[in-house]
Amino acid sequence: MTITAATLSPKALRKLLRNRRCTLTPLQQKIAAKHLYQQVIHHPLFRKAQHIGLYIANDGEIDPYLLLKAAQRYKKTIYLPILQRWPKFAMAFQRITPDTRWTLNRFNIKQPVASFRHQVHPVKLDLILMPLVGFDEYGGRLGMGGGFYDRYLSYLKNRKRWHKPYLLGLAHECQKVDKLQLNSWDIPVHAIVTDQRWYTQ
Ligand SMILES: Nc1nc2c(c(=O)[nH]1)N(C=O)[C@@H](CNc1ccc(C(=O)N[C@@H](CCC(=O)O)C(=O)O)cc1)CN2
Ligand SMILES: Nc1ncnc2c1ncn2[C@@H]1O[C@H](COP(=O)(O)OP(=O)(O)OP(=O)(O)O)[C@@H](O)[C@H]1O
Repeated sequence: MTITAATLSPKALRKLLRNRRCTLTPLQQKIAAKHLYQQVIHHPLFRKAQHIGLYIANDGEIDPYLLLKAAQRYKKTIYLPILQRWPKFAMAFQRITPDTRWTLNRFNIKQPVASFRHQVHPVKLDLILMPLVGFDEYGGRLGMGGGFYDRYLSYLKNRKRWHKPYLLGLAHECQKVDKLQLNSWDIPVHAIVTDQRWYTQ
């Protein structure tokens, strides 16, 4: 059932949507990840992208692991988000290599051990596959509430036309709401793909 977002506070909405994705069974998650893969793998957006930002699934997020593996097979360069102790609210994307060592961030999400020389400005990326807590069909997105992606991508606010990176939100279909109320700092995505379909404007 599609949620009417305006009837809930942002906090309640986030809780409800996180709960929806967390209660999916392992089998439902596995099928969703496979359907997501099938929707994206042959798409020109993915095929043409050489530098791709991804994430390690957490908290019931739709899992892009199959896409990560495929991107490695196609010799694309993969970047993952990392949080550092300081500045506390900054996120960076760091290139992963066969030598990457791993650690956990403060939310217990696996991330590469920080290596400044492997970190890039977002404009270096062709495509970012972004985890969503909620979305609407107009590109509105709700994240975990840390504002990490919004800050990392805030430079896009000052652009008349977006070139890079292409922002593709990934979500389970059950995370769709009718319309999200956007804040001044929110960076919408260009498109969303779920286990069932694409939403492009
Ligand atoms: N897979 C994945 N990686 C990611 C993100 C993401 O959304 N998904 N992020 C995108 O931002 C960053 C992590 N952001 C996060 C923000 C809040 C919470 C979280 O669980 N908050 C708790 C409060 C915990 C606390 O304060 O100690 C909560 O809301 O219950 C987790 C991750 C970087 N890496
Ligand atoms: N560009 C920015 N500069 C400073 N603060 C920001 C910026 N973007 C967002 N914030 C702050 O981050 C906080 C969380 O924002 P919001 O609830 O929109 O997060 P979110 O979009 O759900 O999370 P995320 O961007 O990590 O996916 C807000 O309090 C906001 O003030």
